[in-house]
Amino acid sequence: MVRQYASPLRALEIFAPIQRTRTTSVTSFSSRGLNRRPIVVSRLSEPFGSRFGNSKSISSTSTAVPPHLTPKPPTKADPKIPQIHWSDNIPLSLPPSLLLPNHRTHPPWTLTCSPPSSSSSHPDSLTRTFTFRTFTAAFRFMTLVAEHCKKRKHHPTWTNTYNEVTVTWTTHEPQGLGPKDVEMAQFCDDVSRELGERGVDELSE
Ligand SMILES: C[C@H](O)[C@H](O)[C@H]1CNC2=NC(N)=NC(=O)C2=N1
Repeated sequence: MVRQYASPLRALEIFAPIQRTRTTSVTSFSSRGLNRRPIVVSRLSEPFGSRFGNSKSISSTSTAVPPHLTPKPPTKADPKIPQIHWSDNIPLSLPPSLLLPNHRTHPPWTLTCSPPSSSSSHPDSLTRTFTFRTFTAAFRFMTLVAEHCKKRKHHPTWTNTYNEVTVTWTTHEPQGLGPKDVEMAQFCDDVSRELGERGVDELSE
């Protein structure tokens, strides 16, 4: 079963449980991934989790386990509460700009996550539809994003119909939502703004 949170407020409602269940993810991370390349979570602008005091850098260069990654006994997950499956079990701070954008300018990204008890293979992801004035602008958007994908070696699942482009970001290996998904979602927002994406108010006219 996969729940989609079309409403940003609904997505935010699930954040409190997500924050509380972080220790489970962290345990897995410390046993699997400390020697992986460093990922600096605080590079993401305006970390969403800063409200919860968890915007920290994770570096694999130190052999000591940072205090915030010290394994704790796993808490029993409530099977009814959806949790984000983070790629590599590394919890990230999601920038609020992705989930709570200005509705006059553009719609938010939809965060999709599966309940822990789910056997769904549907990966956690960020999805959003961009609407431009013309097909040419939509195609230009796809070209600019594609060029950045080549550089970052990270690629979207997307569809295009005339002036609309629907983009989904997820990480395949290790499966889940990862830092590049957040980075690329922000890149799409920036490029679409420069290309004059149609705002929500305009769309309802
Ligand atoms: C080897 C190469 O970096 C990987 O296969 C990349 C390619 N592009 C990708 N794109 C996306 N969206 N997720 C991935 O996990 C991914 N993996």
